[in-house]
Amino acid sequence: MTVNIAIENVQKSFGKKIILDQINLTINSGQIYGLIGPSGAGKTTLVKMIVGMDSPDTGTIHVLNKTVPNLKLLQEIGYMAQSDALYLELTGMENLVFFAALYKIKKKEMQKRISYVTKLVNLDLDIHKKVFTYSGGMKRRLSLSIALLHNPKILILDEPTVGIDPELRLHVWNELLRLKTEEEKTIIVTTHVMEEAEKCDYIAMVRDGRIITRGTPAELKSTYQARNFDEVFLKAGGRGNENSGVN
Ligand SMILES: Nc1ncnc2c1ncn2[C@@H]1O[C@H](COP(=O)(O)OP(=O)(O)OP(=O)(O)O)[C@@H](O)[C@H]1O
Repeated sequence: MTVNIAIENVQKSFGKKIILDQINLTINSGQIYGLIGPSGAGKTTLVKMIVGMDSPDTGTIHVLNKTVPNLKLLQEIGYMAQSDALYLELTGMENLVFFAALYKIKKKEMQKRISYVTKLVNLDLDIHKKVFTYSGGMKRRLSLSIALLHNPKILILDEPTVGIDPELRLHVWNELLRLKTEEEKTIIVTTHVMEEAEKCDYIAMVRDGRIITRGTPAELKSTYQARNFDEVFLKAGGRGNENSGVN
């Protein structure tokens, strides 16, 4: 296992408000890392910095031993943003072909990848429809398929299962687990669905721009004598407990 993402002393403010406060994280290859926390905690801000779409005020981020931002990393990272960045007037297929060209995927490989990702997210029957006719969940699924299209080493998924029905959510999670185990992908998932935390190898719980605790799901439950992650979060977030993670 190698370190794929190293975040050191990252600090970020918007105006006078501190959004991220002294964040330190190490994420290894072949790991699903969950960033869990309530709305406004700073999860999206942090993942945008890992992708290189925003920069910290202080601190550094390294991905695959390269300092972010670095154009070469674009090929290595698949990013699914919270708001879908799709061309609504194009069909799902046309969107995929557009992004495949952007990633310089060769034609033969492109057909294979498109077939794999559309089946994975169960969009194969609707792929020739224009995206403006898609439901919210279908757009999320198309965004997820685009993030996976170029077979990146690192997947960064910001709330990937919002608006996706339970059956497909399970299917997507099973595939993420397969990608990590069989292909040693490094996967970061943000969520405020506490039950999804269980599927992660490692979790950092974020509140008000700070990591209030971190550890494996089992470590966290046992440290806080909690039955579920809502309880872990509440106990870890109690006054005086900040940054007292199990690791
Ligand atoms: N460009 C910006 N300018 C000013 N404030 C911002 C900007 N982007 C984010 N914020 C603020 O930073 C805080 C953290 O936002 P962020 O989107 O990172 O949270 P989050 O944990 O991802 O929340 P959610 O789960 O709702 O997506 C919020 O208070 C938000 O209003």
